[in-house]
Parts: sequence; C-alpha cells; structure tokens
Amino acid sequence: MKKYVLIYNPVAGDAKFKTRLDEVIEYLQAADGIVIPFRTRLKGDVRAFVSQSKGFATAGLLVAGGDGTVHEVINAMLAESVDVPLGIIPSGTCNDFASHLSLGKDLAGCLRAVTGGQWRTVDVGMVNGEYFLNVASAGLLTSVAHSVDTALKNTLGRMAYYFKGLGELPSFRSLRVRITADGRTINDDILLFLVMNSGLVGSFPTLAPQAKIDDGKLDLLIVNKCSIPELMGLFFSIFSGRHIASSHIRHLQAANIYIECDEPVESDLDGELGPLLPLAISTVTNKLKVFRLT
Ligand SMILES: Nc1ncnc2c1ncn2[C@@H]1O[C@H](COP(=O)(O)OP(=O)(O)OP(=O)(O)O)[C@@H](O)[C@H]1O
Repeated sequence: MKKYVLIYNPVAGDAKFKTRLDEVIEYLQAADGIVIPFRTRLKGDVRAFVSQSKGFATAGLLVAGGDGTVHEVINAMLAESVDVPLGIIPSGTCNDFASHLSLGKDLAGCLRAVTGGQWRTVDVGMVNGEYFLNVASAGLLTSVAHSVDTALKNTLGRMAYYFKGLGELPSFRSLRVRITADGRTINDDILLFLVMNSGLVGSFPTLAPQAKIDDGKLDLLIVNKCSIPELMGLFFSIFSGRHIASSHIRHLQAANIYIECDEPVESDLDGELGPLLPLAISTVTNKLKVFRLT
C-alpha cells in the first residue's frame, strides 16, 4: 500500500477544495494508496506536521492550496529533509508554479500525476535562509498577493489582486537599489523587481520566456522607473512577450543575486510576506522532487 499525506488549506482560492476530500481519498484508495489529511491553520503548523509524519509519507506528500501553501510545505520539507516527491493540487487564487507544471483545476489529472509515480527534480530559490519555489520580489504591486483580504480573494479571485494593484499605482515612488548578480553590478531607480524560477507570475505566462525550473538559474526582471502611461504600455506588451525588449526592462539570469536598498523595503516570497531588504538570493538544485504528468 502506498502511503501519502495531504496538507490542504481550507481557505485558499474559492475555499472549495475541502468539499472534495472524499474524491481524493477514493482516487488514492482505488490506486492502492492511503492518505492522512492535515488541515492548515496558522503559520508554522505545517512544519510540525511534516516533521511528525516523516516516517509515514513514504510514497509522497500532497499539497492542496495556492502558491502560499506550497511555499510553506516546501520550506517544511526542505528544513525537515523530507525526500519524497511533492504532488501539487492547485486550489489557490493564482497557482503559478502548478500552472507552469501544466497542473490545472482537474483534480483527477493532478491525482493521476501522483499515482503515476513519475517525478522530476526542480530548482528552488533561497533568500536569507528561507526557500521560495516560484518568485521573490519587492516594489510596486509585489505586496498585493500577501496584503489582499482572504474573504475578498475567496469571492473575487484574481480580480481582487488586480483592483488592489491598480489602487497602488498613483502613490508609488521608485526605489534606489544596488543589485549584484553573479558578479555584475546594477545601480538603478526601479519600480519593482522579480526573481523568478518558473517565469509564470501573477498568472502572466510570459514574464521571463527563457526561464526554466531546472537550469540552476533564476531570472531577474527589473522594471525601471517610468511614468504610469509607460507602465500601462509595458503591462499590455507582456501578453505578446515584447516587454523583454522594452527600454524600461532589464532581464538577466543568475544563480546568486544580492539586492540592497537604502530604505527598509518589504519583500514577497511566493505571495507571502518575506524578509526586509537586503536579500541574499541563491539557487538550490537537486533538493526538491515534484510529481509530473505522464
Ligand atoms: N485555516 C486557515 N485559516 C486562515 N488562513 C489560513 C488557513 N490556513 C492557511 N492560511 C493562510 O493562507 C495563506 C496561503 O494561501 P494560498 O496562497 O495558498 O492561497 P491563495 O492566496 O488563495 O492563492 P495564491 O497564493 O495562489 O494566489 C497563508 O498566508 C496561510 O497562513
């Protein structure tokens, strides 16, 4: 019998995943599996559960939630040296990393990836001692994911993010940053930066077209200071991938990135509140396995 644990966030996305637990149990049992479910509550309880369930979850660890829940789970797995594949059941608002893996809202499809037993190794990022799976960022729009009210997210979904983001535009000032990326130094007035693993962030699929989740590198995308009309133009050019060529954008790939700013700026890691700048970011390879579609 294959043994799994399932960590699920009851309030992620539209808060509906919890009504489908029976389907998950039925699917896994039909494939000779047994699962212990764990309902997330407060920050930190995931790590305690992962530590205690270590000897049980020999076939895999499953997570149902959004990018924030996956973030907590991978941090717990890596801190506790849990070396089993991770199965992602996307049920959050954006689910960027899962979308990059082509895991959609089809529950049976995600479970098929788990019971199929095929996995791949993916990179993770590390910033000031904490792991991130998809993105570390700071500046304009980057606090939106962790500052939007959960109830609003449950009802409006992604629109809640977009409304909140639009509200930030008129009052935002640029940040003076110094960035060192694999020995190259950049001094710029910027609106925001994103350090990406998959390149799929905020449901925009093409933010870093060259990004790969197993190349040992992270993709740094900087939006330099510009006017609101220029920013809006940039925003629309993302859909065609033309933003990369814009004079307001700087894009590079690096394995080690150090970002500092004169002000105490907050960062965001996978949609959760991250540490204040400065950020010492590096790529960690060959530490995390994820189930993949066959
Ligand atoms: N039982 C709970 N009640 C309230 N909040 C919870 C509970 N369990 C987890 N959380 C919080 O939910 C947040 C993570 O949500 P998650 O990011 O997975 O979903 P989302 O915000 O809907 O999706 P996404 O990040 O993909 O846009 C974390 O901040 C975590 O502390």
